[in-house]
Amino acid sequence: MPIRSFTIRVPATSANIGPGFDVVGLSLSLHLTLTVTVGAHDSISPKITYSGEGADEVPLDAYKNLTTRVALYVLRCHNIAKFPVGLTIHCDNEIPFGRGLGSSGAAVIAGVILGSELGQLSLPVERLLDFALMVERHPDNVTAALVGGFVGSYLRELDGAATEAASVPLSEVLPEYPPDAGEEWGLNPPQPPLGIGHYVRFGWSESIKALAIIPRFELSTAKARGVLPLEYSRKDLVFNLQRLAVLTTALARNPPDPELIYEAMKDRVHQPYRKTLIPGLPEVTSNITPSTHPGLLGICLSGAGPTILALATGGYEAIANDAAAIFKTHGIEVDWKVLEIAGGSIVQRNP
Ligand SMILES: Nc1ncnc2c1ncn2[C@@H]1O[C@H](COP(=O)(O)OP(=O)(O)OP(=O)(O)O)[C@@H](O)[C@H]1O
Ligand SMILES: N[C@@H](CCO)C(=O)O
Repeated sequence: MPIRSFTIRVPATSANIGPGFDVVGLSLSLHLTLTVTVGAHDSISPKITYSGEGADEVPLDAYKNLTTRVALYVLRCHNIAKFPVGLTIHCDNEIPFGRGLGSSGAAVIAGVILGSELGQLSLPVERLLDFALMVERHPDNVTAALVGGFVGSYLRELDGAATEAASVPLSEVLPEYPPDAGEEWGLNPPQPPLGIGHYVRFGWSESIKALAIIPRFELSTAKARGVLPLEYSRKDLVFNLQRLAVLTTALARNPPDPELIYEAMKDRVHQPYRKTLIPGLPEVTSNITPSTHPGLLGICLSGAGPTILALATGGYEAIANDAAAIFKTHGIEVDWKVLEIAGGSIVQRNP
């Protein structure tokens, strides 16, 4: 079999951007890069190596690693029961785990693209998104990681049969056990319904950069979703809807208006509940304002946290240092990075 090789590059993402809980996402210039070779050895066991963020904790067993499990799910849905012979994958990761920068969304998108490439399936973007949404069930991170930019998305209301197909437990989509020696998983995994997710890309003012202030502790998305209520008051929902409607256009305007954006990035749906898990969050978002910090446009929790996302046109160091000082009073150390808005996921097939 001839050797073939390709590279998959997927960006980090920040979800919510204040009021857009589970709705909006922004792709950022930190990447998960997979360098893949097929046919380089004659073993049926994929060889995975890993460098960068998460290298000390990520499983290197292809039946346990999130990216390769997702790829196998895509393959099994296309009547391909196993990885190709002689598969090697090197993952180089710049996206810190469990910080609200979309590491799991990037791993899932890398997995669906990997499955499509390994099976030579040529899946269109819409179908890649369907597969990703069977695994990560809120569309904000995965959509922005796949298509890039500042993106809004919704999940289509499905009919009864499709709802059932899309609601199967994650453990059936991605079995958590390796097949026994000499066995393979069956070829009857739950197929994603067609057209689960839909999205639109908003405009973005090129003058705006994203400052990520990253506390040195992990907070799993599952835990940060566990503190949210099941129901909200009409007042709080209207508060968020009003701001989100303004925000999606305000971030495309030149020059961006700090007063408008700062207010439009406030939230009453997730941040007030997550402050118990992120000491210092309310002080950071209320003490650092466009009038105290020229250049700042708005400030919020990035995804499920604990990272703080500040959108700004300058003054990055002062914003970061003052946020760091607030976190320090709570005993939390942070790192910070100024990031660009990134393009979407790309595959480069090597000659
Ligand atoms: N490159 C990767 N390869 C394999 N598994 C990964 C990779 N990146 C993340 N993961 C898995 O995802 C987990 C983190 O997911 P989680 O949803 O809790 O946080 P996050 O995606 O970083 O944050 P958020 O969803 O708020 O942006 C890691 O602990 C790890 O199990
Ligand atoms: N919208 C999601 C993003 C986390 O990945 C949340 O805030 O829980």
